[in-house]
Amino acid sequence: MSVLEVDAVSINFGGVQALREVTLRAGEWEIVGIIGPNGAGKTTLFNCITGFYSPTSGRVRHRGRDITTMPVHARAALGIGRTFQNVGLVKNATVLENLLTAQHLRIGYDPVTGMVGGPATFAEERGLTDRAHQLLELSGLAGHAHARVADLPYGLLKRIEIATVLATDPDLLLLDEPGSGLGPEEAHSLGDTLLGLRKEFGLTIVMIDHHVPLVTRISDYVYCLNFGEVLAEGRPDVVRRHPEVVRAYLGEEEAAS
Ligand SMILES: Nc1ncnc2c1ncn2[C@@H]1O[C@H](COP(=O)(O)OP(=O)(O)OP(=O)(O)O)[C@@H](O)[C@H]1O
Repeated sequence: MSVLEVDAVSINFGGVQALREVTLRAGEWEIVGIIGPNGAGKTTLFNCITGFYSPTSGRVRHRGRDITTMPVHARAALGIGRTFQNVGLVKNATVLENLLTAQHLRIGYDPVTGMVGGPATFAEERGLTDRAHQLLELSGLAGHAHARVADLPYGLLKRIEIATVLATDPDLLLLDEPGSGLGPEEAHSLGDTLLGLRKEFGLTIVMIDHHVPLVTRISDYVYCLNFGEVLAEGRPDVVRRHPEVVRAYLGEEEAAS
């Protein structure tokens, strides 16, 4: 069974058809890449999967369950975690505080119990802090726990955002341009981290990115969107060399490489 199934999803905004009959699958433990030019509908697709937008037609399913009309928070509770294109972190807090906040949102922390501070709460806090440190380690952020987010370079912010989403225990991780703004070496290292996280947590990852070497290296399967439609899909090397994809998106030099 697919972890994620997008079935013929379409959505219109006024006169703009942002998605037209888009069908996509992501299986257990798969990394699925989504590429496509600006305005192709990639972020809109994530918004339909996470519930920020309601498709005009088509269905979205998570592990076979129809979630097309389910509210955002209920989808998150099912295990659908998402990062945003513009990093969504509390900039004045430390990296660790950001992770702990994300964990508290997950466990529905009771503020009264928190204030009284009984032994169970201390034990729970200790457990959460240990887990936050483990997530930082696995996300390549060891040594940055107590740094203020605002003081860190952009390349690390994407990793912190991924770690905060992991703190909510997702089984499906949707990443919106994790490689944006990264140089080739940083993108390579992010790819290694994502492969490691998939293995550690048994995650399914769907990743939008313009960084084609990153997408083709770590994805099991790639979709290329163009003008709201699936232009091509398949294994990364096949999609990268697909003539329509090259024409619409990658440039002639990609075809020659
Ligand atoms: N809320 C909205 N209202 C009106 N139009 C929208 C809305 N959201 C998206 N669109 C339109 O839908 C189309 C697809 O946009 P989308 O942001 O999904 O593209 P994208 O592939 O993610 O682009 P980029 O790579 O630049 O992030 C664009 O024409 C955009 O203007």
